[in-house]
Amino acid sequence: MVFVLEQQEGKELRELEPKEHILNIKQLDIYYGNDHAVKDISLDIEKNAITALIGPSGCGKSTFLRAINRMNDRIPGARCEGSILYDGVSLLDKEIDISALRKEIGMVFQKPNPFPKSIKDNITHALKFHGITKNKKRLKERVKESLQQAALWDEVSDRLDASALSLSGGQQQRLCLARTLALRPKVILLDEPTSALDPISTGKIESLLMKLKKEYTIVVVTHNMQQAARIADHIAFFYQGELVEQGKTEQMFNHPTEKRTASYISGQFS
Ligand SMILES: Nc1ncnc2c1ncn2[C@@H]1O[C@H](COP(=O)(O)OP(=O)(O)OP(=O)(O)O)[C@@H](O)[C@H]1O
Repeated sequence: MVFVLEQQEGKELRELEPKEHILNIKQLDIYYGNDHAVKDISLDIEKNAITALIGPSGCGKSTFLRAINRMNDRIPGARCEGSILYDGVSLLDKEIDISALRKEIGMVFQKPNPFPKSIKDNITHALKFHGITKNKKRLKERVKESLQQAALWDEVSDRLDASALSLSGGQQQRLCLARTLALRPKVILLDEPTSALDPISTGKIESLLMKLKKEYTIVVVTHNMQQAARIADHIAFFYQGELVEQGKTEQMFNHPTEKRTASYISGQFS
């Protein structure tokens, strides 16, 4: 466990609250057939914080992210070695209940992918699927609660039965976030959640994530360095399948220890 030490004026170093890590990833290797996409990565993810995964295209960010809720299981030929502990539970165990895992560790993808159903049903579907409730009153409450959390309620409260596909891209992405939040997960994984959105919708998602981190742990893949600087508490820089460097955002942007990190962050390669 990491303890933060703070020098106070005229006082001795004192121990602050230990930072809690909800995920401990150790020596993770991921292969697609013979291709070694993620190489010996160890990374601890802090609870109630935003961790951004950055790095050039093809460096393994999405592959790494998908491993956390076992989405790579769906890819034929993909295999994972090493260990991912979530609150002490080994997520790579064969016996893990994948559906329960994905309820606790939800995911939002690059392209908004609402179901071709009504706005309301996009949320109730997940609640029914996971056997959370079929009670109409409770479903209604959860729909409102999750749409409010995703800052979408005011825009859609008068048309909950309209098709989700009638929403704008930015609204669809917030609906996808609401759908994930409705399950009350502990961790939210987001794979370039704003890359298909305009700056205003991007701003809305960013402010949302900053609010949500009080209750959730967030891991986000982004190509947008300004976004990483704005929202992330921690940054992990990937390059060619390896984790080159990780640390607090301020340190990574202002005092990276690796030359490759500095070059990437300053836009010398992408
Ligand atoms: N489904 C797949 N089948 C086979 N190889 C894959 C698959 N998905 C990714 N890869 C390979 O794994 C490596 C890492 O890809 P990944 O998508 O994780 O990188 P990334 O850093 O997220 O890239 P980008 O920023 O472009 O999304 C690449 O060489 C890619 O070709």
